[in-house]
Amino acid sequence: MTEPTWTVVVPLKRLSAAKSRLRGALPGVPHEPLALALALDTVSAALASPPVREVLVVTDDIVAGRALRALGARVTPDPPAGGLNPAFSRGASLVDGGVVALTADLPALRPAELTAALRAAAAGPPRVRRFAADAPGTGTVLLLAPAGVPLDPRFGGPSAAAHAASGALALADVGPTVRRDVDTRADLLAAAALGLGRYTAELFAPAAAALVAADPDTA
Ligand SMILES: Nc1nc2c(ncn2[C@@H]2O[C@H](COP(=O)(O)OP(=O)(O)OP(=O)(O)O)[C@@H](O)[C@H]2O)c(=O)[nH]1
Ligand SMILES: C=C(OP(=O)(O)O)C(=O)O
Repeated sequence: MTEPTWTVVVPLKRLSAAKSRLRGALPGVPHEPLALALALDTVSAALASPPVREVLVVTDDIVAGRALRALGARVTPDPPAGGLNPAFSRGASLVDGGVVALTADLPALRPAELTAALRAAAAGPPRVRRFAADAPGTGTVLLLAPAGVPLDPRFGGPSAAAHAASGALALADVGPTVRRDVDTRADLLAAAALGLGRYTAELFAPAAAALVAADPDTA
């Protein structure tokens, strides 16, 4: 039997507004390149996962769109009214086959861990949405809908509970690099401990020494 393949839909806010809780997290590093680096590492890892046939980024950001296209992603604009769940739904509406909604803030994501999660979903109950909670367990980093099943995204706030309440089943044993979303400086340090992708690492490495000097507890 051939393995199911997936289109990964990744929403990305305009870089000037994205990751506001992370603003100033790295001394001397401007915010927009950092927000873009998180997305570049997320998308690079997704593109390197064998069951992923395409990555579709939903963004209105011209600079990010250009950089993500250069990596090999397809890029489409936000729907006119904007918003996170509408962006996911818009992406999903452009896709034939199975859809994986993935947030753009997973800079430690390893292709092998994403692949394992996709294979676990494919081996589980058919025609059921599956989700992976973020590291704290309250949010969602990944929501998957097999071909023919509506994505029905409920991201935002305590979305793990919202996805479970909507009938999606939690994936068990999802790898730590899938679950490690980055909203704050503490999250970025936790992602660095797992191993950052090359785009975020390039910005993180020079700033790390200054960070540790400012707060030795982060070492
Ligand atoms: N295209 C698009 N993406 C969005 C929108 N809102 C959030 N996202 C993306 O959804 C993902 C998860 O959102 P959050 O983790 O809350 O990120 P964020 O909104 O950039 O971060 P904060 O400003 O700190 O809340 C990130 O990849 C965001 O860029 C939106 O209206 N449109
Ligand atoms: C939008 C979400 O992310 P965060 O909690 O990272 O803002 C979510 O988990 O549904």
